[in-house]
Formats: sequence, structure tokens, C-alpha cells
Amino acid sequence: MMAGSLGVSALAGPLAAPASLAAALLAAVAALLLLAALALVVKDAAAWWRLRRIPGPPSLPLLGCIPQILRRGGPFFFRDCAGRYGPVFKVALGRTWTVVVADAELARQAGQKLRNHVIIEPNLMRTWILDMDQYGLFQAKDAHWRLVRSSWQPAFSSASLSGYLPRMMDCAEALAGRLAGRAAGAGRVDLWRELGAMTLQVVGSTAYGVDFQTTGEEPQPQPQPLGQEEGQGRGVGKGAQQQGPHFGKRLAQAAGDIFRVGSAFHGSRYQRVAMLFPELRRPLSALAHALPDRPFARLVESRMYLFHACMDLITAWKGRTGDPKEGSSNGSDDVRGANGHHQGNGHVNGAAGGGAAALAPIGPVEDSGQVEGRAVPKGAAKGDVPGVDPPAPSVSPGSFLGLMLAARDKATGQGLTDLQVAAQVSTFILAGYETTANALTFAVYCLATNPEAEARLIAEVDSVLGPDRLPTEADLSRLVYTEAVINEAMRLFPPAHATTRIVGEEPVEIGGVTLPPATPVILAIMTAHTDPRVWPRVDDFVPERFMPTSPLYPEVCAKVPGAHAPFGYGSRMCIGWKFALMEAKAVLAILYQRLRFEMEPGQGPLPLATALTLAPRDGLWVRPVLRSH
Ligand code: HEM
Repeated sequence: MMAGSLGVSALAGPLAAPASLAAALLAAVAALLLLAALALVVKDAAAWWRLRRIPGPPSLPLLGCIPQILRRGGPFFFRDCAGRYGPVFKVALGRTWTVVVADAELARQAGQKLRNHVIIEPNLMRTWILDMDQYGLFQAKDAHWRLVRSSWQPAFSSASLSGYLPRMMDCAEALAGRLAGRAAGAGRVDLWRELGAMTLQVVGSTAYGVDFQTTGEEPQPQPQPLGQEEGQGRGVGKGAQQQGPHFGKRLAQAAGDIFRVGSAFHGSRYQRVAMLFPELRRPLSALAHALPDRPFARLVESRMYLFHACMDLITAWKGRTGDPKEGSSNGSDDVRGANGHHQGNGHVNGAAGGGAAALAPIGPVEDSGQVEGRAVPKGAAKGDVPGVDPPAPSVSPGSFLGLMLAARDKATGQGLTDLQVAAQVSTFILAGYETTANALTFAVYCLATNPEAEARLIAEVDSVLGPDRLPTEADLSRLVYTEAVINEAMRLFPPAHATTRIVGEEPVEIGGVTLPPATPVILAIMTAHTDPRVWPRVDDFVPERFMPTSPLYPEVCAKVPGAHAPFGYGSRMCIGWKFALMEAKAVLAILYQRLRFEMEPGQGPLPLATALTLAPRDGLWVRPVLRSH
């Protein structure tokens, strides 16, 4: 018995050692996790404490208000909250406390006082895609923002805009022709998709002088590819060299994906977890790239596609203007390793695979004021941003890239690297395409559901343009009702339903509420647009309120200056607003000159998607009807 028990304990000795080691390890891990959880609780409590005096809806631990936002849609949830908690309230987006400003006047004040945008959702992209996001005009901060904004400015001067009008009209005419063909065949169309293809084509032709070929029904017989051959599918990380004749359609798809699956609320589960634990951004990013779920794979694929398209546009520009190395002023090694396609010391391989060379320009860019292959100022004009070179008053269509490559910091003489230029190219495509398409789609929706407004718009178009004359710039300024229709549609359905700011190093007071340093702020444009105290008949479509001659005008527009803010506020206001308005007006006039649109049944009220932009969730299905003159 004794011997037996001795034998067991002799055996238990070596076995007990690893068991107790494992138990100790487990205990250590548990203690660490507990400590980490405790640290998070303390951190969250401190974040809440900083904003404790600001009212807000109840929120769940960890998830915050995400369930309510998903259920109601961001803008509608904010509208409910504004009714209950007042115009400045706090919400928890996961564990990130954010202040929402949902009043027209206060949003304007906050937009003016605060300078930088903030992206509240953690960005799981990595390396150069992550850098590129931060360099683009939308996310740029402080000195870099000033340099980039002043570099963009000449592309949106009145003189530059005049040069774009014929190209915008070409694209609109082509769309009207295609839709007229469908009308003859009694076909139904998703007008949102058609308008998206057209606005992307406008960006290609006005900014880059390139036909993106976004609209062809069939594969183009003479493609102008960015890469060598027709693509072999769109796998994660496939480069632009694998793009082919469907380039434009793929670009539209990629840009659309970025808007839709780019948001944590509608995208990958990795993004959602990152929203709850921003501290884990790096490991989550690594995991998401190693084992992507479907939305993440789609997002990366689309980001890659867009990135390569941007680099190819730069290559094409340099090829066209003579010196493939010209313009990359810093020669930084910021684009290494992009699947072997765009490698090297910050310069893009010259006309890679012939793809870039095949990107044929639409028309001459000879009078762009180019010197040594760059667009340079034709004269001196004051920019909108102090402290940098006065920007040029105008550039020719297609020379946006020349403008970016010529940008120089006043103090250091430094230009932008290729990656920084690509960031601007990508920002122009993303910012300039879907927003305008959405604005136009909502305008058509409002007209199709308001026959009186439609009749009035058609009467104006007929009286200003007649049956077949294309609008001149002077005509555009006479299309007052058409502009009012666009403004009112953007009031009810602002394509950018919110924008953001971050409080700087000093606290800021908004509407009697003090926002501590580094507080993320959401300016709820759509909520401000639907405030019944500002807008009589708030939910009705009343374009007349935007016509200075209308008795409704002073009641509404003058009541709260800046209450209508589809393009945002202050110095960060949309740089492309005149471009977008001119395009929307010209397109609407050209379409309604020949056609009207009847809604397909079962779409009212139009289901909305509120991701990064406000968009019709399932498109806008209409029947184009030829007008008889
Ligand atoms: C109907 C069409 C459009 C709408 C509703 C719209 C709306 C907006 C809004 C709300 C902002 C944020 C402003 C703020 O934070 O205060 C913005 C910024 C911006 N938009 Fe637009 N936009 C439109 C078209 C365009 C176009 C055609 C471009 C052309 C490139 C463009 C380029 C930009 C850029 C680059 C910014 C960032 C500006 C900065 O941070 O300095 N947008 N836009």
C-alpha cells in the first residue's frame, strides 16, 4: 500500500510540473486579460467623463449606439436624438464617444471653427493604401492640407469650369441618346447606375483628359486599357495591368464598392470588431489581410484597382507630356511592392506594359499653360487658403495631374510624391463621381414624383434652350428653376448626409457646450436640412423656396444663413461644389430636353442606403419616355 502510494506520487511528480505550469500560464493570461479589460473600462469611463455634461441617448456597453444606427440609419437616428436631447448631443460609436451637431446654425459654426476632418472608423488598410488615404485632400491635415487645397484650387476656378462645360455636355448628350434608344424600346433602366457611369466619364474627361469608357453596352472594339490585356478576373491585389476594355465599368464598380463596403456599419466583420476595439487595429488589419471575409476581400480588391488606375493615369500623363520621370519631385520610396507593378523609388514605371501609353487623351491639352510637361499658373490669383502660392486662375480640361505634379510647398519647395499625387487622383474620382450621380438621381426621383415641378422644369428648359440647342454658360445661369430643383433635392437627400471635424488642441464652444480637445464631431447635414423650425413644409419637395423671386425665399433661405449646406461648411467646404452644380444643371437640362422619366412601380418611398454617402439602396428604376415637342 505504502509502496503503491509512493509509486503514484513518484509518477505524479513529473506530470504535476507541466500541469501546474499550464495552470500558472492560464492564470497569468487570465490576469492579463482582466487587466486589459480593466484598462479599457477605465479608458472608456474617462472618455465618457470628458463629455459627461453633454446629453445623449442611452448606449450599450461596447456596442454603444451602433444597433440603433443600424436599425434606423444614421441620419434618421440623429434626427430622433436632436428632437430628444437638443442640437448638440453625444453618441457612442462602438466605444468611441462622438459629439453630433444637428442644428443648421451650430453646424455652420462648428464647421468654421474646426479645421480638420476625422475618420471615426479605424482604417484596416495598410502600407501605401493607408498612407494614400491620409494624403488625399479630404483627410489631409494642417500644412499638408493647405498645400494640397491650394494646388487643387485652379482646377475649380470659373475659367477652368468654362472649359469643362463642353465635355460635360458631350457625356450628357451621349447618355440622353442612350436613354432615348431605351425609350423607343420601352426598356426600364436603373438611372442611378447610368448617371454614375456618366459622372465618372465626366471626371475622366474633365480632370484627366481620358475617356474612361464607363458606358459601353458591349466590350469596346478599340479599347483604351490602362493595362495590357483583358483582365483575368478581379482577385485581391490584381493590378491594373490586368485590367482591360471594361476598365471604366470596373472602375465604377470599385469606386461604388469603396462607398458601400468601406464603412464598418456595412462592411467586413473585421471592421466592425475594429470599431469596438480600435486599439487592436494593427492585429486586426493583419488578420483581415491574411484571412479576409468577403466584404474585406472586395474592399481590398477595389482599393487595389483604384490605386493601380491612379498610378496608370500618372504614368499616362507623364508619357504624354514627354518625360516619364518628370514631376515626381521627392523620389520617395512610397510605392514599393504593389504586386510588382508599381515599384521603384517613388516613380511609376514608364508606360508600364504599354497600358498607360494606350490611355489615349480625349483632346489636345495644348493651351493648358504647360511648361516642361506641367500645368502652371497662367497668372496670379488669390487662393482660398492663406500661406501658400497663389494658385492659377485656370487650367485646361484634362490637366489636373499636371497641376498636382507642379504643386510646390512655398516654404520648402517640396513637391508631392507620386503616392501623394495618386491620393489626389483617387480623391477626385471618389469625391467627384458618386455624390453628383446621387444628387442627379434624387432630383429625377423628386421630379418623377412631383408632376407639377416636372412640368415647370420642362417649361423652363424649353423656353431657355428650345428643343435641340445645347446650353451655353449664359443659358445655365438662366436655368433658375432647374437649379432650385437640384438644391431642393439635395436638401431632402443630401448625398453627403454628414461630414466630420475633430477638435484641435484647445477646447471649443458650440452652442454653449464645451467640446474638449481631440473630440470627434459629426456635423449632421441631413438632420439640419430637415429641421421643421427652419424649413416650413419640411418633408415636401418645394423647389420654389430656392428661387430668390419666390415669396417663400426670404422665409426659408434667409432665416438661417447657411442652413442649406449640402457641400459642407467653412474652409473645408467641398472644393468641387461649382463643378458639381454646373454638371448637374447641364445634365438635367439636356436629359429633360428630350425625355421625361416614369417611375417603375414599387419604389416609393425610395429605400435609402446611408453608408458613407446617401444613395438609393436599390437604384432608381425608371422608364424613359420621349417628349413630343
Ligand atoms: C453633388 C455633389 C457633391 C456633394 C453633395 C459634395 C459634398 C461634399 C461635402 C459635404 C464635403 C465635406 C465638406 C465639409 O467637411 O465641410 C465635401 C468635401 C469635398 N468634396 Fe465634395 N461634393 C460633391 C461633389 C464633389 C466633386 C464633383 C468634387 C470634385 C473633385 C468634390 C471634391 C471634394 C473634396 C476634394 C472634398 C474635401 C475638401 C477638403 O477637405 O478641403 N466634391 N464634398
